[in-house]
Amino acid sequence: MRIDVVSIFPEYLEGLRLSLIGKAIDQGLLELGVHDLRAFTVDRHRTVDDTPYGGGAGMVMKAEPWALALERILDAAAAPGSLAPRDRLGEADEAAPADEAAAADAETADAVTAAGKPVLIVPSPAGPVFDQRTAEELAHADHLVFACGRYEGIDQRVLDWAQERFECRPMSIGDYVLNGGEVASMVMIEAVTRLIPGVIGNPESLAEESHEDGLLEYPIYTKPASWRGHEVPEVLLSGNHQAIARWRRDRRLERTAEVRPDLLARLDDLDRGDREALD
Ligand SMILES: N#Cc1c(-c2ccc3ccn(Cc4ccc(CN5CCCC5)cc4)c3c2)n[nH]c1N
Repeated sequence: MRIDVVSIFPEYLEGLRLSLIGKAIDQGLLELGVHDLRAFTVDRHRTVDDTPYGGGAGMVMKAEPWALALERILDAAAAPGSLAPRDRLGEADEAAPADEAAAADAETADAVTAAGKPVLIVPSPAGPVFDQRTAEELAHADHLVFACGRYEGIDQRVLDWAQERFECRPMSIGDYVLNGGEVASMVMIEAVTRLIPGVIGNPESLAEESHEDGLLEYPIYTKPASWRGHEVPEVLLSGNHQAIARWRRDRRLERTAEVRPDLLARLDDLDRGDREALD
């Protein structure tokens, strides 16, 4: 999978370089390009925003820099690749505009497959809420492009223009308001990329996670068995795998019923044992 992120704060995305995602990049499981939107501005002041038509508070991100940035990413995606994929985190804000655009061209060209339109994800408080199902769907994409807005958002005509060139997906990460799309993009990138085979060391650990099958996860414990008067549940020390599996399933049902009854309502495959655990 290839991921490109466009932002006026490319350094925000540095965190993606750490831990498992950084390792996946080093292993070639993932290519990541981060691009400074200001490198695609067309004036000496590198202007990315202006006042909203119709009045109102705040500023709106201008369309042209976004179109130029997205066109570069698209053109590079369509061109035959030659250079090895490189993670360019942290370089975006150092390159001069011409170098940055050309670098985006060359860097993005190298790995993006021709198959399928890139998916353009536009974080927005007005988007449908991103969830594990969305993460699983996006994990199958060849190329994800994240457009990180700031101010009051991006001129709507960018999304209208992008419709023919991308599969456009406005997306919210929850019912609260952030200051921009960078944190939301990192949340979605982490949730998606951890599902790519090989990124998480032990794929079994994906099996019983919260939301994987509609239930929250069970409580977890590690040594010591007795800690400050708090004991590990006996069943987990029993070695009885069937009893442990039942206990864990029961705890997942109880926790989901208590914390997220809305999720439980969606489940239609509860068996008799499940219903007994909930009574
Ligand atoms: N994902 C996600 C998000 C975001 C998010 C994502 C991207 C951007 C780009 C800019 N902002 C800030 C902002 C601030 C106020 C408003 C409302 N205004 C009223 C009149 C016109 C807009 C719109 C955006 C963003 C916020 N917030 N919460 C989520 N779950």
